[in-house]
Amino acid sequence: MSLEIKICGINTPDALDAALEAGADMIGMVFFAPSPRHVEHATAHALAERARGRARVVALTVDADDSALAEIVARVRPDILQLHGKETPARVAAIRARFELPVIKAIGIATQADIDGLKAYEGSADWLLLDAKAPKGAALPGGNGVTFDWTLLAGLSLATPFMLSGGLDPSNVGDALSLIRPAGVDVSSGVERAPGVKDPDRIAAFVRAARAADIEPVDAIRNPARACAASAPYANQTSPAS
Ligand SMILES: O=C(O)c1ccccc1NCC(=O)[C@H](O)[C@H](O)COP(=O)(O)O
Repeated sequence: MSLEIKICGINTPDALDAALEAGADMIGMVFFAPSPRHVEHATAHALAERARGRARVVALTVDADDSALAEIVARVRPDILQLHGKETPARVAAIRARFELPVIKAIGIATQADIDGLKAYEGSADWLLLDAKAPKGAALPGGNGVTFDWTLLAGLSLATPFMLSGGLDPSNVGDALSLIRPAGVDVSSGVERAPGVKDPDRIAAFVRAARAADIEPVDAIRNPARACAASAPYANQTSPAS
């Protein structure tokens, strides 16, 4: 299975077109009012329709309640929900069951204890998104453009596919992929020219760099789920749950 590339924080047709033309597999839209990338439902609907069939549409929320999620699902028809708050494994499972959509659960990683905590989400999320923890005082729980210590992922063995995120950009995604074998990579700040403003050239450069580095590395920290990804939930583009 080839690497999944997700461009997050898409909020304009130009940004969307840049991601699609670059060959992104997933585009993420942020439903979180304090974010400079926040999209209103009407905008998100139009962007999702433009993306439909070309990339999977991911709706990112932060500790959203069922009614907020229901409105997003009804109006935007995302392919995938990304949960970027403090959702517990039980809450992730409940959302997945209620909305009958695949779920990406984002987890902030800073210490081995965070790695140990990942197992609790296996079976409730379809994907884990391993992200940096937000810096102290940050206004946003994600999308801060900071990396974490990737060596913490050494020896990580999960049955659930994981994506790597946090501070990736065109210059470091190759290094990340030479060290780690995630099922996917996710970027937002690293392909922007200002917070909330995507840069088409950086999007293209990121996708190019990630695809170029997506080779079998000799000393890889393997993601076992990726090795058997043909039978994993996202084995094909059009039907993420199949
Ligand atoms: O992007 C936001 O504004 C945001 C707001 C609230 C929660 C999460 C948010 N973004 C998450 C992402 O864009 C990515 O999934 C990921 O964390 C990568 O972000 P970055 O470090 O900026 O590349």
